[in-house]
Amino acid sequence: MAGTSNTSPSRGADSIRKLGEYKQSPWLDFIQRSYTESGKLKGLVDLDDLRGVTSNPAIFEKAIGSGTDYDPQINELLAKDALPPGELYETLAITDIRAACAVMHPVFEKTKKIDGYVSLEVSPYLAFDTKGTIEEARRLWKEVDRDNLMIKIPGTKEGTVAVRDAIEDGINVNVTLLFALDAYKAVLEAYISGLEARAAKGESVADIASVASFFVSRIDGKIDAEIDRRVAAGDKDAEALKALRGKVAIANAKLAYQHYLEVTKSPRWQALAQKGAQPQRLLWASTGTKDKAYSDVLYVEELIGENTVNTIPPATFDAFRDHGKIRASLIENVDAARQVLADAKRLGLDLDGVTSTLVVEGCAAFSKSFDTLLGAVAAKREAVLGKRLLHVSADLPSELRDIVAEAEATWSTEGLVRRLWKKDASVWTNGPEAKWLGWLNIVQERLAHVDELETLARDVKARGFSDVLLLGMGGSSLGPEVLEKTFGQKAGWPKLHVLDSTDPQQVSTFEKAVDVKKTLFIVASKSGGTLEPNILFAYFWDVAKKALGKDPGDNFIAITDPNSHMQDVAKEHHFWRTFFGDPAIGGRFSVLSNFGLVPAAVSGIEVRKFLESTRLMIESCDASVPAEVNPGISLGLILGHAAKNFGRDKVTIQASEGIASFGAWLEQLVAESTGKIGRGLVPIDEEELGSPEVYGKDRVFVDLLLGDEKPNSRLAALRNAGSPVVTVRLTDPEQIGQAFFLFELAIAVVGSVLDIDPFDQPDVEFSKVETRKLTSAYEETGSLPKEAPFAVDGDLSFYADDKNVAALGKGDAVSILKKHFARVGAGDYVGLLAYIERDLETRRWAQDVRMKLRDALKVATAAEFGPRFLHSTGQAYKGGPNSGVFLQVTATDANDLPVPGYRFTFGVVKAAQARGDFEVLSSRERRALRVHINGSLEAGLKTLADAISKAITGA
Ligand SMILES: O=C(CO)[C@@H](O)[C@H](O)[C@H](O)[C@H](O)COP(=O)(O)O
Ligand SMILES: O=C[C@H](O)COP(=O)(O)O
Repeated sequence: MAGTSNTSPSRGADSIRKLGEYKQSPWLDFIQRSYTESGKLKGLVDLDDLRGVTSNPAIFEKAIGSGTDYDPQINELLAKDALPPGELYETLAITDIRAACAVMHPVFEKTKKIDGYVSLEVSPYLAFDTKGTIEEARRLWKEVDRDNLMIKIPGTKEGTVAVRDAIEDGINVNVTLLFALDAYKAVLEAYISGLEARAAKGESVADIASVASFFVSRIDGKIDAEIDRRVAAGDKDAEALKALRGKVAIANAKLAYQHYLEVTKSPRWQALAQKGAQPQRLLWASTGTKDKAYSDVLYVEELIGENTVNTIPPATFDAFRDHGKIRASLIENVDAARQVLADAKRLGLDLDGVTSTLVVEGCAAFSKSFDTLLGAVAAKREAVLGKRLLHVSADLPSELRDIVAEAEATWSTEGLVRRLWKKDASVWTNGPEAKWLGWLNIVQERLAHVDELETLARDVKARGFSDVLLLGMGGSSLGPEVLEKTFGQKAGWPKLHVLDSTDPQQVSTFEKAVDVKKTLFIVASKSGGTLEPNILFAYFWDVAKKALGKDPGDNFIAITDPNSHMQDVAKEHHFWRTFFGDPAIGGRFSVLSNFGLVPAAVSGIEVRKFLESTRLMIESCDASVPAEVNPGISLGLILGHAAKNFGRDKVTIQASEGIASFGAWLEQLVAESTGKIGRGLVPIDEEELGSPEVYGKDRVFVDLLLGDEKPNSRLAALRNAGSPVVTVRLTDPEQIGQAFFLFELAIAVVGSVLDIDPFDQPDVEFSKVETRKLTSAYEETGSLPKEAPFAVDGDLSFYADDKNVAALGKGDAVSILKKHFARVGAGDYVGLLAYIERDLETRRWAQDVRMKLRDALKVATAAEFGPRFLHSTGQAYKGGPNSGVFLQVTATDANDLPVPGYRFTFGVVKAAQARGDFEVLSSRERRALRVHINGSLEAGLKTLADAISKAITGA
């Protein structure tokens, strides 16, 4: 620290000590841990008769944000509990304030509670929020719990209302950021009426202290600058203007003091004084000289008056001790001060404008300091937590980096991170978004009830199940699937299987994979009304009943939202347990709720540990963390602006083998959240990396790495070629929970950037409706409505709507496919949508075909299986940008399966889903072609792959 070298004070003619003789109290506008701990603060009390201490966000920014003073406490706190940055800061600040309160307490006692105070400011973010300010004032007052504490509240209109309430509560208040006489008058009025309210309730007014911090030097800073500007411009009043340099702020302060004197003489005040009330003293703040042309003790020497305080910054403190002169300056030349203000007005110097600007700027500057401070605390926290946190880094082209930096700054100045966490829908479209933000708090909520999940885990283990078969779609299945694939089967625990298909062959494969008698079935559906989990339930209920020879309710669990149809089903069928989701969380954001946690618990994942680890990331992203250092917000701004400003809307996901299944979950989150009203990001999962030549300029790469794994070397070339690359490195698979939250937040932010509601899925719903129409028709008539191919080539039949048929012609397979893919242009993507069993073979087939398409057409490709993708990427394909060219593949099922209780079969449902999907794609004017394989699937897939190859390469 630069000043207050009190070890060998050099005393001038009039030392700071003598201010007391003029009944002015010198306070120190500074706080720092080492300064208090080393005894220097106490030294000022002893040598200079220091009477108080003030802090503000800028002071704490300097104290905590730089240097290592606070590192030991940060380490100690984080070793106990991984506090979020906001709480961490507050704990550090409170420790400092309490320590300073202890040093100042003898002064407090000696002066009979007139002096000896230490001020702590409420969050600067609350400067225009009365309710928030009063709540925080009460909270900090209680938390710090020291009678010589003063809570600092800004003297904005909103703050002034809170001042009154705080005083009524008996809280000592320092009102800060006062520049204008009128604002000061309102604050004094608030103080008096707060005391009167106490008196009216019969409460004591004696032990309450308050100061009104009137800022000085900043006023001269602004007025002088205007004077200089006008003088330089050759103003006709140049000489008169120059005479006002360095005078206006002091004149303004003198008149504020006159108002104070008047009010304290008033009968209204006297009535309170009789009851022992202390006057609210004026405190001169911002008293360091900024203009080197002036005396370095100007704003101390000229403002000495009875019953006032001057909070002096360290350098000025030392200067005044050295050469300050004392006289009762404050009441001198009051008429001259009036004249200064009158002259200023006459000469067109807009003091009112300046003071109102200074309030706004002052609040903004404190918020900025607070941002920097919290950013520094967040960085220290991250360094201490090290590998306990996943790590995000981004390698961005400079144009994108600049736009992201600009967006981060806007998020900070507009308080968007806090608004998001406050569930303020104006972050998005001012639509229903606020109702869908339960995922922000679900981990803390689940942690509070984690014993329910631990009990379930114990019970499942005790019952000795061999398998758990989860039946669900999209948000209800993809999260559990990531857990299953990432953690594998834990020794001594049942194996988790996740079935999200209506393909009859796939249903049979799953049936065969489990030991039905020893299987726990989980029917997972948020809405409870989704077709697939309902018919899968009907099927497996029947299978289990047959195997067990009795109603198998004891082997079934439901996960659903309260009051859903599935809850009724579970009740009627006497399910073993029912777990509820949170209706304020949509499916794709539900993995950290019971939809992910119940499957996790029953398959032996230690849910408490998993949630604790996830909480670390949530706290890294919480409301207290400015956008610049908030990993979830930054990631969202990168992805959102890459798409919005640079057309890089294909989020290409690379993932380590150990966490490869994360991509399918992420696809749903990205596509369903953002792909709507013709905007959005298109996720591209599992596409192998190629060299830069096979890519357009529409990609962003997201590389998910595990442990110390090196990034794929091809990414370096892509980065050099100008593609943005974001790397998310997980120390171990357990951090997958952190990755879930990180991306949930990021994608919510993308919604804000793209100005969409990220929480609805209108086109998924539309497809569901279209499918329902078809299955209902089947229930009534026993068949699906007739349809005719527009072309047939061997075992391949082609279907499309008129518009697409017109573009494709009616030739053979190769010619149709050729025309279809010839429609693919730069920035487009190809979607292969296969309604067949999803197994190793078919996945290999699809992968092979998509890679050929990617390399030949040099566009992004997606290889998806129906009906699974309908609850995921299907939203973006229909509702997102019209840049997809789709090839839907259907096949005649070799073996079908009945759905108990229904006329239709699984095969019929799947066919209806494919047709519903296709109809919606067509109605959205997408370039879509359907090919149906008659006969052997294996042979048909081969014929199709060959035809595609020929169509795109001519070979
Ligand atoms: O408001 C109080 C004390 O109540 C002070 O801590 C106040 O914030 C500081 O004096 C000012 O922020 C310093 O302003 P400046 O010297 O940077 O213009
Ligand atoms: O992503 C959600 C799927 O559409 C499934 O919905 P659900 O959980 O309401 O059955």
